[in-house]
Amino acid sequence: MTLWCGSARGRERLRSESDSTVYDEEYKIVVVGAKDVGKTAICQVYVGGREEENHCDRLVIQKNAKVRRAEFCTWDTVDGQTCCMRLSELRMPLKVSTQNGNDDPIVKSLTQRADGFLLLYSVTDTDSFWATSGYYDVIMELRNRMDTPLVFIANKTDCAKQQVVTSSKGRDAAFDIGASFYETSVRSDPEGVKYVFHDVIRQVRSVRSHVRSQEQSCTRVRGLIHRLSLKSKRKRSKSRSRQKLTSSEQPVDKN
Ligand SMILES: Nc1nc2c(ncn2[C@@H]2O[C@H](COP(=O)(O)OP(=O)(O)OP(=O)(O)O)[C@@H](O)[C@H]2O)c(=O)[nH]1
Repeated sequence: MTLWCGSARGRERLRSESDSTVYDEEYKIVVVGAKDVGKTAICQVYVGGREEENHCDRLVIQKNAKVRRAEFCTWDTVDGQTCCMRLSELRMPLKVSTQNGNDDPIVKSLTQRADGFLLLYSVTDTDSFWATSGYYDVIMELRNRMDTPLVFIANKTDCAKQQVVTSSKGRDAAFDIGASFYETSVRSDPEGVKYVFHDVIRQVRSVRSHVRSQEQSCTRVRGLIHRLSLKSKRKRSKSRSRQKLTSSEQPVDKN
């Protein structure tokens, strides 16, 4: 069930360098799709570019009949910021239920804690295309939030002769779920692969900056409320001490 590929040196580095001084931000990206659509391949191509530069590590953690999960870690620079990318590949069942394994704690926690998703299908496999809507439903059901960064990818465009899913179908489906859409070939277009990962990172950044600005305005409002309550407290205590003073200054009626 558990497989390992990757050097012990890499593992050590992963542990020792997992601190925020090495990178600006961490991104947990989950790659979802049906069997054979190219989930492993897309991660490998993206991570592979970094391999020679000693900046990657690769793990396959869990592989069983219900869930297939692989993990990759790499560093990248997007728009001048260094990021630590934690990629997980997931072949999850199509419905949330105890029978089909979507109650699996790993699927649940990976889906809920992910920063963004790549939703993959193969243009040569209609079933893999239809499966994406099921995966999308599972993601939404498990996360229950609409601001999920999502990139919809039509893979294997190099197999033009076997193509059965048209571009317009893919584009429409991406539009319906509010995702950005790319047609690519992991085999022949490594630059395109890089681009889709950069797109999801930018989406995550935009969600994070929105959350940060909301938090800042909440903090400002909280600060304002705090200052106002302090002011009114001071006012109350001043008027109380004034009352005390006036009552002590009043002449005592001896009769
Ligand atoms: N022609 C072509 N083949 C591809 C492309 N991407 C992946 N493949 C091939 O498709 C097969 C499946 O790729 P994987 O990356 O293992 O697919 P997967 O989605 O991880 O599959 P599972 O782990 O079984 O779910 C492999 O033989 C790949 O070499 C592509 O862009 N073009």
